[in-house]
Amino acid sequence: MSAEPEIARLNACGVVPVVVIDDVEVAVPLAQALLAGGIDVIEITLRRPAAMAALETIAHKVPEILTVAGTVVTPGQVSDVKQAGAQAVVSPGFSELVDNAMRAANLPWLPGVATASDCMRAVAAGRLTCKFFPAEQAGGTATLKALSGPFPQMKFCPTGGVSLTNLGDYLALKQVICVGGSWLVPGDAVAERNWAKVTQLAKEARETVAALRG
Ligand SMILES: O=C(O)C(=O)C[C@H](O)[C@H](O)COP(=O)(O)O
Repeated sequence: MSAEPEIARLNACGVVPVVVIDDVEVAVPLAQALLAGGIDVIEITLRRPAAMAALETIAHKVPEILTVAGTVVTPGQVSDVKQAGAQAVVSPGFSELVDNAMRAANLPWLPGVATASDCMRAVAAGRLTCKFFPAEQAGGTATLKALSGPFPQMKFCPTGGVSLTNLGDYLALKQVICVGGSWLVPGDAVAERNWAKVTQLAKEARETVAALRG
């Protein structure tokens, strides 16, 4: 396991909600709904214009939750998310440019990998804990097990097509530290401000993780 405390928190939680925020107004109640369900980490994707403000708001107003910036694909975004208060960064892929920017920013980073070549580049850069993306589409647990043959030192956070129905298959693998997914925060629940639903999904996921880990 990585020595970074932020990665240890992702591992302890077991599930990382991947969140798309269109309206900064939902940021605080959404983060609080996750906390109420026992999830104390949140990955805010930079897919929408409101993402940076949402990240900043959660980092300042809900300090109990670990703020992770997602969809970071350019070096320029790294300094922006650091300034906004991100405590860790996730990317869908690996790039040397982003790797260098992450070193300069001194933030924990989970680059995305899906192939043996991706893993070689990540390992060469000393990035041993990676997002496995897109997990299901890239072959799921069978691919992950095959990658762990040549890369036994790597740990993964599978994301993409993961949900309550298959998270157990991933978490059963010793190389998996946590899984990520958008199923925890459905777009319609956010649109309806249905925070009870988000809390219920978070609770279900955490109970499943706890039962799997015994
Ligand atoms: O935005 C990013 O940074 C991504 O890399 C993609 C997300 O992690 C996946 O889209 C989540 O996958 P689902 O849980 O299947 O929705």
